[in-house]
Amino acid sequence: MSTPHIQAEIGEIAKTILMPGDPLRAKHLVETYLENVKPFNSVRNMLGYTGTFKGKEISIMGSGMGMPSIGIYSYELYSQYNVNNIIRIGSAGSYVKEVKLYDVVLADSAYSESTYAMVQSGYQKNITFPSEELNAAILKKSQELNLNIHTSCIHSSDVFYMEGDNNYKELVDKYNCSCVEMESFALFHNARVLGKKAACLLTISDSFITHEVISAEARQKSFDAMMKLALETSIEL
Ligand SMILES: O=P(O)(O)O[C@H]1O[C@H](CO)[C@@H](O)[C@H]1O
Ligand SMILES: O=c1cc[nH]c(=O)[nH]1
Repeated sequence: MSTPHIQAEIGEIAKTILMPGDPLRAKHLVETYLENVKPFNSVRNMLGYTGTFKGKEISIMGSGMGMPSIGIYSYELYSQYNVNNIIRIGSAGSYVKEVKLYDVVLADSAYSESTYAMVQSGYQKNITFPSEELNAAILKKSQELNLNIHTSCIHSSDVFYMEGDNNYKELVDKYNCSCVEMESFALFHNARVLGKKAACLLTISDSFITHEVISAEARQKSFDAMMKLALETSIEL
């Protein structure tokens, strides 16, 4: 069996899958952390692999950038491949001074101007939520690992390059958004409509406050803390 976007057979994808936006980050993470690796997707180069971490089967696959892309992959993974848990592991731009480069943020909600959820199933609100169970497991594991993470609402934006530098301030004031990325609103929505679980961990790659930016290479390779947290949580799900 296959879908228009994923060539895997049923059973080749684990119940828990970690999804960075970038398929090359998926490849790098698999090579760095997993054993017994088997590729399951290369359609459109959206690389996906299943392997083991400390003996437990985990999959890692790119989601692409933006809500239409993660909307397709997460829907197919949940509905066609019996995936139960998707943890997005992404990069984000910080909107507040307390959230600094390389800090890790756990989303407790995702605000968006996107019409994704309304078009998908008539959902009228502009905030979607991750699984409370997954978030509790991630927070517990962060404490065990002695890793300080921020927990907050995040902004899921459809637009990376925006005219006007200060639009983000309203989102900080109104919704307490600490940072911006481009996928979680849709991921959380799909999980809810399909009765599955989703969470989102982000590493800060740039700051709207200080205008610091990490390189594309660092973005691909240097998200160790977030990755360890995601993997150590995944083996307990
Ligand atoms: O690093 P990833 O996971 O791709 O996440 C962020 O980076 C991309 C934009 O550069 C968007 O996908 C955004 O959500
Ligand atoms: O979506 C994103 C991701 C990282 N940095 C941003 O400014 N936006």
